Amino acid sequence: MRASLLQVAVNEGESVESRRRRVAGMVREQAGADLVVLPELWTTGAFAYEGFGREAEPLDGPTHEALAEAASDAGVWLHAGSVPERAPDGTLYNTSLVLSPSGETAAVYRKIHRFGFDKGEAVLMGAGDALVTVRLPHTTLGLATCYDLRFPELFRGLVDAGAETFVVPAGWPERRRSHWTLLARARAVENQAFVLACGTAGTHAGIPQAGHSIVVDPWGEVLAEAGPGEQVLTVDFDPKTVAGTRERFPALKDRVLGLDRPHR
Ligand SMILES: O=C(O)CCC(=O)C(=O)O
Repeated sequence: MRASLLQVAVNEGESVESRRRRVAGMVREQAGADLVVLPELWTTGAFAYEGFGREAEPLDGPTHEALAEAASDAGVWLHAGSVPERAPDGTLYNTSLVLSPSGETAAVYRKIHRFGFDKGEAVLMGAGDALVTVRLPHTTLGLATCYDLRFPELFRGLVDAGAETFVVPAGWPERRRSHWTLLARARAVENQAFVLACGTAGTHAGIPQAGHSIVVDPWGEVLAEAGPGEQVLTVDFDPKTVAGTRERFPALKDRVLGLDRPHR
């Protein structure tokens, strides 16, 4: 299976509309890949909070329209990263879409763990409450977004729902890059799954982005890692490795369930 992670540069000098056109063009260039992955909040920038309300769109908004066409032109599955979504009741969400090679919406994931503590996304957006997996011809994807990477119980839930390959779009800041790499490898090793983690490059709202998108195999080995700038990171991997690893080293079968609940 071939995946291309598009580590898009998100800088303030470029308008949302022009970035949308540019990214749709980058997706079209990935014909031949099985799966293309975009980062988190790449239209606005994950830290450009004032843009969330201004640029929020419904699920069938301009980003969906541009990317559904691009996915179908390229004939690829597309994890379209996330955009600020405005739900019919007015609530904003940090929402990811997965589009099929014919441009149909195959899955919608609203980020569960909002980042910012008492500001930014944590106060401006609502929280998703549903785990989402998507069956592709080669593997089952489990969806998570950026800060979700710090919450291993979410990934365990995705494994229980059948996930073999986690896709994690992000807008991770450079100052915590060591956490990004460590957590991506940890989620892969503990769940014996592939991790495709796609970040942004550039600087927005004064926050330099880490880049360094990364693909990790179920043994925790890094198959590919990007540099800091805009880059297409293409990797070939065999999703059957997941079943093989889980069979040869069956640690997941030794889980003791319920330890995350308070003692009685
Ligand atoms: O957890 C982190 O350090 C970064 C998270 C983040 O930037 C986000 O979720 O948007």
